[in-house]
Amino acid sequence: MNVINLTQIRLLTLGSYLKRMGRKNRQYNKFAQRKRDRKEAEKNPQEKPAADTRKHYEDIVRENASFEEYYKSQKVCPEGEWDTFMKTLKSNLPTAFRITGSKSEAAALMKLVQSQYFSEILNLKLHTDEKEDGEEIKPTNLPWYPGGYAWQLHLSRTDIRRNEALYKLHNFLVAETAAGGVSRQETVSMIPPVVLDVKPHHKVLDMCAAPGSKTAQLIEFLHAEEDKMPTGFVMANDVDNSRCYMLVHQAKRLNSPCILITNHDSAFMPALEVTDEQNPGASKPLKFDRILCDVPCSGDATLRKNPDIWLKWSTGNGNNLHGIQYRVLKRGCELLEVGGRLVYSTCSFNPVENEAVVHRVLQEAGDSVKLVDVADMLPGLKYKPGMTYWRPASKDMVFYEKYEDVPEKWQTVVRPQMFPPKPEDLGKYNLEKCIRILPHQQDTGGFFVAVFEKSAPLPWEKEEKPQEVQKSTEEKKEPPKKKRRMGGYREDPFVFFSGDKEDVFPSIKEFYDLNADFDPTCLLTRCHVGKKKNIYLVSPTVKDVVARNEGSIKIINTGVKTFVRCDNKNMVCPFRLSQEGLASITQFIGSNRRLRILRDDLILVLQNDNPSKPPEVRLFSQHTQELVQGFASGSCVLEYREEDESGLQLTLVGWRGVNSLRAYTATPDTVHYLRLLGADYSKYDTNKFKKASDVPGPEVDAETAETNDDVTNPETDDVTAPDTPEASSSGTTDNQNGDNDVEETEQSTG
Ligand SMILES: C[S@@+](CC[C@H](N)C(=O)[O-])C[C@H]1O[C@@H](n2cnc3c(N)ncnc32)[C@H](O)[C@@H]1O
Repeated sequence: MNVINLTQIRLLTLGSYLKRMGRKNRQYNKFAQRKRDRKEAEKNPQEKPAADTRKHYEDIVRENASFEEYYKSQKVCPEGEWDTFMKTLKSNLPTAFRITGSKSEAAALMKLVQSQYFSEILNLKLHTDEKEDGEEIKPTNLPWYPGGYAWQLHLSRTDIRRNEALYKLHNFLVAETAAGGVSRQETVSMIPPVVLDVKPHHKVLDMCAAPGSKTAQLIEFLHAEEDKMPTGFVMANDVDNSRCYMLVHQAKRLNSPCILITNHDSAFMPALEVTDEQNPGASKPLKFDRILCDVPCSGDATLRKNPDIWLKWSTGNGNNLHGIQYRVLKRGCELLEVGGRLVYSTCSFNPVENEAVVHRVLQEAGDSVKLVDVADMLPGLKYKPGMTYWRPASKDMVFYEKYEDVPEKWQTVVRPQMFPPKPEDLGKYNLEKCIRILPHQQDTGGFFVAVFEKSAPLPWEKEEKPQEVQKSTEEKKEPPKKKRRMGGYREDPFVFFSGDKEDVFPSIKEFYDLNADFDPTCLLTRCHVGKKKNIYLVSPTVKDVVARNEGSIKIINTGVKTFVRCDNKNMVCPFRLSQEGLASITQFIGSNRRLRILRDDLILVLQNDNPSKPPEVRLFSQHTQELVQGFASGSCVLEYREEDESGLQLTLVGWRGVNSLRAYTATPDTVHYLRLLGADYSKYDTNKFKKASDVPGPEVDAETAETNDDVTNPETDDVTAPDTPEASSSGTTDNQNGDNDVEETEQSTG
């Protein structure tokens, strides 16, 4: 239920209010929507289907004779396991999720999951279409996932959504997904980032990244050393402009200043440059240490989640995709640094999309790239080795041993490069080092993974001529040339601060007591002229990539929102902190703007859900009352450290009012923090199976909590120059650039 009261309407921008109303009143064309959903699902079969399509999925007959004939003939599964393989493929997919976030928060959440939500499931007897009464639904910890943070539940998404007994678990998954504490992701889809072995100093390229579940993992691994800004970065790319905004959304949840989202056909990913550390005045070609090539595919290994594939499966699908899969992988190998690692993956069983693509690239690359065995990185995972023999087939289901047998009319579809290596060459390629996961092996979807390492430049890679790519320092100082239009929407520019002298920086530096280590040239805005609204932060490495390549790559988004304009007359600096960027800037903020408060005080600010009545200072502990005495009003950092062995550390954006103190967090974050603190959050944890009239407290449930994005005034107790959305939101120029840069995502709940 999305209830908007009058105060809230006053505080919403007119634009966002109209957008809200428009959304509700817009004519809903069911058929057009279904078509759009189908198109989207085809682009990435790993994603969950849209609600409308799901209903229709239940009626699908899960059979396809050609599918069975093709894969039986290819021997993708041992004969003795075939019936179990097919039976599993026809059943719904179990839910899996990972616990994410900072180490101390993840550990606390993990404890809660095990002690509360899983213990509930253990004593449960579920009646579902597929499970017989009393069947075990015990959660499984995925033994190969680093830190033990990933779980598989023997329950489908529908089981969890439809069973009242599981409403708390469902609310937990929905709310924590919104808060970034949990990532719901299919088990097998978690594998490629794990075997890519990303470290904080790596330059990482995700070539086909949207919607970004694997990108999220890559970013998490990049930030493994929590207190340090990674020196590496993740460039997440997708050819589909609209899907790039899914990446923006994903990146926003992770609050990383080390991510860059680009929009290119990765088969033609442009060559980029970075500063040469050996010679800082010059540039050198950018090569990546880690590359993920999670290519578009037929998706037939996702049949459990996308049953409509049963209706349209044909050998043609795989044959048609082989070419683009090969081109993307080949370009990936070119962009890979010598000594670097690349992971190629698909959610298809088809050897034409898998081993044939791998074999084609290995053949061309000679000894410069090789497959590696990563069994030691996946303890406990059951899988089959890569195939060394297969027979490509034409759409009419005729199988061919060799290209010479292919009739002329099929020769443009069944290509010579799709055939397996000759038996005498098998030792050159080691295709058995590829990983094939079949659904019945551990009740998952199917998947294919191949891990490459590059030991030398590819035979066709030219020797780099440094003088061709070097730029003189003089050239670097020239104003940026007008940006070339790269197709799709035109993105707003990335305008970096010139340094200490940037007009708004001195007041920010002074108010937040920023220390000398902070580099203001890593701050940027998205407009050349006009009042700066939102200020973003990127890491020095990302700044270098953007500054050196802005004219040659289409950057959709970068930077984490760190300061937001907030013209409040009680605050001398016109910018408040943003929760999104807090983790990146907090180490530079001085003690003048930090308040280390006690657990009960933090709970008090978080439990306050009336923006016009923030908790008054007199209600806090003596400790906190003393701290805030003489503490200038305005934006600040609220810190909490658990004294026990858990070491839980929470850092939130707060607001010191003239007579009050509050947190300045979005609703899902508020619920997340209350949950971690073991405090009461029951008003956000309603049972949707109960009639609204039976439920006490505010009309908020976890489903709506994630979209409850109203803006409130941080300083209503002072009733002065309010921080109206007009004053603090992104306005016009900052808002068309894909950062969905709406102020509404942060809400004062304290
Ligand atoms: C299998 S999905 C990727 C899933 C993603 N890695 C994840 O884990 O969420 C394939 C993606 O490749 C994109 N794509 C297709 N052809 C591409 C190309 N030539 N260059 C870059 N991206 C491409 C599609 O738009 C789609 O988003």
